[in-house]
Amino acid sequence: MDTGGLPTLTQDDLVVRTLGERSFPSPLDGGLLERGESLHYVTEDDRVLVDSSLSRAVRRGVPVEQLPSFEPGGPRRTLFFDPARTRVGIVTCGGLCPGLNNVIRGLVVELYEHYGVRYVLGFRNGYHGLTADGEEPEVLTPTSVQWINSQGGTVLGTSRGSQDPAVMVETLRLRRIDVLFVIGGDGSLRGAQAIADEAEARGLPLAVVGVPKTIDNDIPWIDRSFGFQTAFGRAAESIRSAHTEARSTRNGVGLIKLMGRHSGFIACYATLASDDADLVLIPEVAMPLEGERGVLAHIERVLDTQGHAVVVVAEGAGQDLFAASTAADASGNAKLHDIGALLRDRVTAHLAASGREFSLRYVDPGYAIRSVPANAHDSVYCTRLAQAAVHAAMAGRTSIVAGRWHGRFVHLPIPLVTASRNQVDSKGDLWLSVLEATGQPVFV
Ligand SMILES: Nc1ncnc2c1ncn2[C@@H]1O[C@H](COP(=O)(O)OP(=O)(O)O)[C@@H](O)[C@H]1O
Ligand SMILES: O=P(O)(O)OC[C@H]1O[C@](O)(COP(=O)(O)O)[C@@H](O)[C@@H]1O
Ligand SMILES: [Mg+2]
Repeated sequence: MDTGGLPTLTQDDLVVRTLGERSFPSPLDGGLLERGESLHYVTEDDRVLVDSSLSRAVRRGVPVEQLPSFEPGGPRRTLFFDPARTRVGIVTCGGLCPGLNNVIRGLVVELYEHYGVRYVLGFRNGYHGLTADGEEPEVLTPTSVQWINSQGGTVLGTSRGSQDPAVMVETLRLRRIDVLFVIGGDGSLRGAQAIADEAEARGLPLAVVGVPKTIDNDIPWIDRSFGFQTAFGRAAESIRSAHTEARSTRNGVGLIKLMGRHSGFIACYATLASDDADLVLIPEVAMPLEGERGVLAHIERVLDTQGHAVVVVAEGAGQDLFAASTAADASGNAKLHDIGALLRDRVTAHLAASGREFSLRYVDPGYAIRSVPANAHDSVYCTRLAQAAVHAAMAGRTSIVAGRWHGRFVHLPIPLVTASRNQVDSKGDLWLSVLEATGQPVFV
């Protein structure tokens, strides 16, 4: 079927794996199980449509009941696991992101206080903690996690680097873990899928449920990832400071490098939040340095008209300006060339050659941004994602992540969210807003 450029999705892509029949009554209070239909909620046997516009739905060309749709999140009346006997593990993997501790706390509190689960282990240092060499896991209780949401980072530690799914499943089997929560990004979720597949192959009824973590906001099929709002808020402060520095000196140039390996969302949102930048460079849009419509000429023009300039660059931008490389980190993620340093050097050389007096300040606040505690909005979101993840796991859902789509909590199959990447659309309204806010040339 020609869907006119829409991602082709069938209901098969959206089927949620379940461990089997549910036979245990949920101990949740009746009030919590009384779910009604409202603007933000749907009943358990309803579905959440993938498409958010009429024209997209029409382009699918299928009867409405066959439109692609997600299973809704939320508590179920009957459970696959008997809470009193359920043993749970939690692991955080990959790069830091604001809100990791809020999710850990949310999982533990929901499991203990609402389901009556009494055994929760925190595996240490990412997937390494699931190997025979891993540090001893930590027993987590509502008391032990009571204050962790006020701290950035993850109390469990994290890591990159590959581990054998067979070894990890063996660790889980020996510890008699029934449910594993993985708080991680695309790499961690591929690992989670490998664990779920290995458990299924061995006939182990293990529920593997992810809470999608990405400071870059690059996981698809979720409205926004947790920690992202905190991150771009903090990044906006850095832009503001750089702006203050720049406009305090003659021909001051502030150059701020922000995270964003393949997706420039932090750069775009921080720019819009601060409204201070004159030029934003992201991985999704190629940027010529030279020429009338190039980066260097634009900076010169801004200095001529304004007396100072602020440039924001996402770390994944302009990689084509370097020699091709296959270098990768321990998890297999591409190691990036330092576009911030390249820009700093090229802008310095260009302005020096023009004979003008100038002062360029280069800041790279990346690690200072991703290690902060979650703001109020993200704290709420983390708690609610954690609650949705617990509801899904206790009902026997596996190989899924808990996400929010069109404002509703849903269950997303892991293969779906790892099959593609969320990126800034160079023809979309976000990038258009950035162009409007900065007045920069439209790079082709
Ligand atoms: N394709 C994969 N299959 C299994 N495990 C993976 C895969 N990619 C990454 N991992 C593991 O997931 C963990 C986190 O991955 P990483 O890419 O560093 O972070 P993130 O989850 O934030 O993307 C690492 O231990 C890594 O080895
Ligand atoms: O220096 P590290 O720890 O490898 O992390 C840097 C990378 O982490 C990121 O924040 C993304 O990390 P994840 O894939 O773990 O979410 C990138 O923007 C950045 O390139
Ligand atoms: Mg990743």
